[in-house]
Amino acid sequence: MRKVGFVGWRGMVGSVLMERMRAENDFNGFEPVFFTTSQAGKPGPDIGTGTKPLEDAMNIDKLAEMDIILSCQGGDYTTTVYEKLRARWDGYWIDAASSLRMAEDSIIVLDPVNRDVINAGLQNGIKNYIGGNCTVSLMMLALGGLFEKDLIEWVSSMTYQAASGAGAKNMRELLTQMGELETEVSELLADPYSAILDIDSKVTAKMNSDDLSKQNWGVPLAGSLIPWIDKAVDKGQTKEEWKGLVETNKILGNTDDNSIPVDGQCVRIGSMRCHSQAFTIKLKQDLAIEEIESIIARHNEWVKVVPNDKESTLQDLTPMKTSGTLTIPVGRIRKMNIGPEYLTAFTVGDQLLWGAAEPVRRMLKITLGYID
Ligand SMILES: NC(=O)C1=CN([C@@H]2O[C@H](COP(=O)(O)OP(=O)(O)OC[C@H]3O[C@@H](n4cnc5c(N)ncnc54)[C@H](OP(=O)(O)O)[C@@H]3O)[C@@H](O)[C@H]2O)C=CC1
Ligand SMILES: N[C@@H](CC(=O)OP(=O)(O)O)C(=O)O
Repeated sequence: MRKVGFVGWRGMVGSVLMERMRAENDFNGFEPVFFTTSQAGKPGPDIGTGTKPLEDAMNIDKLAEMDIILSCQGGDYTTTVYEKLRARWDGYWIDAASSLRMAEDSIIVLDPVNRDVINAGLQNGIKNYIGGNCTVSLMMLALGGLFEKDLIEWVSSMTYQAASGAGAKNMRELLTQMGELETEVSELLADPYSAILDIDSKVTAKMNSDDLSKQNWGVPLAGSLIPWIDKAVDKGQTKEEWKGLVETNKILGNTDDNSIPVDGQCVRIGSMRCHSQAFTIKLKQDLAIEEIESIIARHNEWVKVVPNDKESTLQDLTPMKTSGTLTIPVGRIRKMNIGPEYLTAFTVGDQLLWGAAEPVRRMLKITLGYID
């Protein structure tokens, strides 16, 4: 029976992966081995067959016994162990971290969009399968039909990214900030006759003071936003924005000759775990909106077209509605006044599910031969 090593299974992304694997009854047909960087020897998770002691995730000999390793532990871990392990190991490395994404001998996995690229990789002996950036994966699932039919000349994505993308501590701090701001003005809020401008100035003063919790964000996110994600790269872009172009085209298997331009601004907002994106799309041809909606809706079983009216949008096109689900709603679809080939749309997606855990969960099943 093949051995599958799980690293990072108790982190935030790893816990979502475990939840999904339990829900889908995935722990069958292979021997799971659970690793840790900090809890070796302590009891591992019970996946229905009792617990076993956790293995040391820095033990290259033990890792090398695995046929497949699935890591949600993060980029630093991958950078530390991967080369040492690969020097003597020929197994499959499936990873949610970005470190190996752009390596020549890796495939970025998003099987509803690039199953052909994955299949070619498996046939050609590629052993590294890496989950994509959350924003990119969620965009590609939303617009998969338009990409598949080669209808996109270029796309600009302006993002509204959730706190979870920065990690569990940042999610907690967002909520702490919200509570601290409310506490600051709770008496004024309780008085229906208090002046809103007094409330506003107290909140603004609190945000600008040193006693708002901001060790993780560095600045207030509650009541504000942060138009910068990750570090700076060239030409004024952030790394998160840079990933849009390079990862989209790698997922599609495009070369420099047929690469699709993708760019935009990535912004952190105060939602919990759903990233949203507003697209401006230059289509290669002028298609009717009904046809565009139908192409989008038919591409995969998770995408859902939301009618472009207020009630449907408020009901179905929000982080609140999408959180904890695999649904990828796409709405606000309309032609822009700029011209008949210019389309706009808005999408939301859970960045811990399709944005992180689900592509690697499915890749594990593909590797094991359980998804045709
Ligand atoms: N967050 C995101 O949106 C996305 C993250 N990723 C990738 O996944 C990686 C992991 O992210 P994320 O899951 O957010 O990281 P976490 O910080 O939640 O977990 C990472 C590791 O921290 C250790 N850890 C230490 N203390 C705790 C604790 N109290 N509870 C749980 N785990 C703890 C665990 O390892 P151990 O058992 O070894 O101590 C765990 O596997 C990222 O670095 C990134 O590369 C990819 C896509 C999206
Ligand atoms: N950078 C993403 C989360 C993430 O982990 O991305 P990546 O997998 O590309 O490092 C965000 O902040 O929302």
